[in-house]
Amino acid sequence: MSRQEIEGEQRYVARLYRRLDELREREAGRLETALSQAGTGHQALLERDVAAARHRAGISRLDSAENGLCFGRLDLLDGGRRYVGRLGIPGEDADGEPLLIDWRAPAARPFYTATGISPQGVRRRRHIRTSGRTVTGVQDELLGPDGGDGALVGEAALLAALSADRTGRMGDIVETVQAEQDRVIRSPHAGVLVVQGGPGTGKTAVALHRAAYLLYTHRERLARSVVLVVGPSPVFLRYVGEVLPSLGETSVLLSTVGELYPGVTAGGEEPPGTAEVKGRAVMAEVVAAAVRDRQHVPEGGLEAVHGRETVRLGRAECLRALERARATGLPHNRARPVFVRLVVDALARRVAEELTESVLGVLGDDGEPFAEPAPVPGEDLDAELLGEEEIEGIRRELAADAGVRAAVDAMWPSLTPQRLLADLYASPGRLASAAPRLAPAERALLERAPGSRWTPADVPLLDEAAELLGEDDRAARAAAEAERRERTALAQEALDTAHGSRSTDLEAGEEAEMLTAHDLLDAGLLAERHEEGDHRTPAERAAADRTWAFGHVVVDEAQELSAMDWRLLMRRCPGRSMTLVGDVDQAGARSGAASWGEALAPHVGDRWRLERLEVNYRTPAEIAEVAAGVLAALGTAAEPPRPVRSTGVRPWHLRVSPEELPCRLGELAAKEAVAVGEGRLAVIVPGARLAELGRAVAAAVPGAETGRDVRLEGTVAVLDVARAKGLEFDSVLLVGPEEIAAASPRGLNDLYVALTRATRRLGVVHTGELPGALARLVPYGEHGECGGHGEHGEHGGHGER
Ligand SMILES: Nc1ncnc2c1ncn2[C@@H]1O[C@H](COP(=O)(O)OP(=O)(O)OP(=O)(O)O)[C@@H](O)[C@H]1O
Repeated sequence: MSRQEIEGEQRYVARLYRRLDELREREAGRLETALSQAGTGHQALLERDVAAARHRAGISRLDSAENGLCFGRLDLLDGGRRYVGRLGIPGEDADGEPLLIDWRAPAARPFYTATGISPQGVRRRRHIRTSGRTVTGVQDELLGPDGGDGALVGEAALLAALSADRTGRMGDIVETVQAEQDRVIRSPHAGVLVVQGGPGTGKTAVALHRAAYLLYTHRERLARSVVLVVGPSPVFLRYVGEVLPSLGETSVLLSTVGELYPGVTAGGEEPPGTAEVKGRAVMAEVVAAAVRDRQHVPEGGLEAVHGRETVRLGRAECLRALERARATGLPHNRARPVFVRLVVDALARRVAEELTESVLGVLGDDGEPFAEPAPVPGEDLDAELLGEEEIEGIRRELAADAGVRAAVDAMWPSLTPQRLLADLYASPGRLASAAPRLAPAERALLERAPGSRWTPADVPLLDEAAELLGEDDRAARAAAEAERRERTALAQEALDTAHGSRSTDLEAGEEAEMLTAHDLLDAGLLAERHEEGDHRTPAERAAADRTWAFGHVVVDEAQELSAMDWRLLMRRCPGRSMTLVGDVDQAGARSGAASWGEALAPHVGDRWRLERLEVNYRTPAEIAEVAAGVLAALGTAAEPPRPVRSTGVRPWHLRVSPEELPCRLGELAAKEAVAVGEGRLAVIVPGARLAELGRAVAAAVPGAETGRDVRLEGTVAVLDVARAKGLEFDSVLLVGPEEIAAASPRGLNDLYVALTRATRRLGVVHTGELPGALARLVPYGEHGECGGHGEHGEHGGHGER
């Protein structure tokens, strides 16, 4: 590329940065002015908050675009030209063309999808490389009749991105999104979209970019209702955690399913078999039965000491009250007052009746009332002696009586989800009653001492219980609703004032992208945030609220979810606007999905749409070939995804004796750590040997991370397959493939996951026979260290397979 071309782009890019600085300064000035506004009272504070929130969001969006602000240019057949970048920048002239188009805007789409066959009005696509604010290179693709019809868009830029050292944190891919990925990213917001793709097909990257796209396109709705992104583990969430902020998006909550029950930290561990039973759909019935079992009338009915008397209510009457309370259809804790009221009423009438009988002396010689039909609670049997007022007095007395309360509690206790589950797990008798459809051995897996730590598989059960138990919060809710209405009215006034007086000079042109208060906030949100002392962001509020309805839910590694996890997530997304990405062939959890149809049928029937990703961006051809052997052994019909490059380095295997394994592994890890240079190495080991082999590696490679809470901050991490899920590393040393494959019914799937984490190098260390599925590995020493670290060059070419 000529020097002149680069200088030309440098001038344009410099102009963009000048404009960016101006916009930033202007926003900062406006923020300062807004914050210095004197004024007291609710209205003034609201106005100030609206303005400050708008300017802060504007500044943070501008800041996030600092690196790689502009990365592309489209030269159009009609002579027009568009620059594409991380956000839209309006021109200096309010009515003129935008200087930069947001990658998510419709006008930027041909940058990702135009081809020689379908040029979409584009003559040339240019990738602009920058370092800081300096242009370091440009690459052109000519479209139209004379070229540019490769299957990959911007192939050189893509391969450079794929071959770069990994950093331990996933980066965004806005510069090199491929056409098949763009289709998924821009798929309509409504409904359930499933994205199936093999390892390394960019599912995670696509899911996160789709979240950013939806936030851009439906800003008003989603900034308030928040997008939930669910991942398989905390280490995975850390790995992907910078992608959305780097795209300027913060109205997002990243969480594992195990973190979705506010107030519960599910840090406990349990055998996979226990987690599997807890994840089964039948557990919804078990929890429901456990709740019903707590609504219980003893054989003798109710008997309580009231003052110096013993009061009694027959079992039949208690049961009638119980059935009537159940018939309300209210959750347990909210139906409880109905039950209490019915029982106390019946009891009061019984007491009144006995009082009347004793006063009138209508008792027979044997001390029993005459054999008349038994009084029916609720009917007017309160003898003439006692009026309604006196009976109400008795009712109040009984209701306040500790003995009566204890007796009623025993029949219909007020329960928290935690108490319900802890009591259930602690009692084989309760388990037998609530879970007759589980085999005794399966029920035994659920038994647990009270006070044990909650595990991730408990969370959907707690959530299920919370739904069935409910809270008796009627009074609090009515008061909160009245208050909310008042706040919303005030906030709407404030927003209208702010919107009416906003500056329009940043909004020139179709692509103008500066946020206004109305983009960011609506009256409801502002009113909520204005509650006394509550200045949390929508994402923070969502994290603290079990009943939050998210505007869109993205689930990564969705094949891992159990039937009970799905129930929880569907509750969090009543609008069923969801993106579910995963690969059924990578399902390792025993309770994971065997097929998408099976997982989704109970919730959306067949109302979901499927997209497939078929290109493998992560693993080079040499490693992909080995993984394909394992996929074939899995016996699935799935085709392995097609790799886009090769490295010339063959994956190897080395057999060592069990005794020498720790020591040899340390040596090999130290050697690989050198080979990856600035990149990252994962040592993936069988779960049962994580601690032992983690120590061995840490002894040989100082700073190697291991244990339960790996942060991926150093060069080397020792992980089991569950923790490696979704991650990637320049090099992977896989230990004990035979043990991993044999460890669970989904062991081969785990092996497939482990093999596909590497972007460049793979070595397998084993102590037993090498599984047949790995026959394509070459013996250690014959793997061709050509180039060692940095051997990125040659690529297989997308079309060659
Ligand atoms: N268009 C692209 N441009 C640049 N890099 C890409 C592109 N698509 C994917 N990648 C990179 O390929 C790697 C694999 O992507 P990702 O982790 O999203 O795959 P995945 O399908 O989620 O894999 P797995 O199922 O194995 O977890 C990542 O480093 C990602 O950044």
